Amino acid sequence: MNIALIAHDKKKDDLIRFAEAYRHILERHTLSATGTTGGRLQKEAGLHVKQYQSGPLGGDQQIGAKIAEQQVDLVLFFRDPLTAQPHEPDITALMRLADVHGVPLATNMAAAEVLIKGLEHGLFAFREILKESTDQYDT
Ligand SMILES: O=C(CO)COP(=O)(O)O
Repeated sequence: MNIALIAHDKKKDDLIRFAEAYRHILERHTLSATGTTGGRLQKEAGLHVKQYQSGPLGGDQQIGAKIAEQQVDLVLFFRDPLTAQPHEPDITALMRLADVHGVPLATNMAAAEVLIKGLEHGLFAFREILKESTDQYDT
């Protein structure tokens, strides 16, 4: 599965701890992340991660585009609900595209735990079916 990982600044430590705890699951998948988050995941959690631009510079939009192409199966987005983000429209757009394309998206660690355990237990087969059903519309 293709997993996108994103964390706002005040949630980055939490995401690193989460990634260390679930490294045994995450390392079996293809990982991508916004710039700063991805850099920390590689350096501190030892995971191989494709890095997009930093969020405020377009990283959320880049991941949103991958969602629209059905190239993301799960988004773990540790959001900071108490700090205004300059790129809030990009964040909203990413979450909207996850809804449009049936991509599970966790916005906090509690939800991320449930989804990663679901992934471990093979509950993501529906993503393959969804992708196959949308493939027929591809040109
Ligand atoms: O701002 C972000 C998501 O909206 C995260 O971006 P960085 O990982 O580059 O800090």
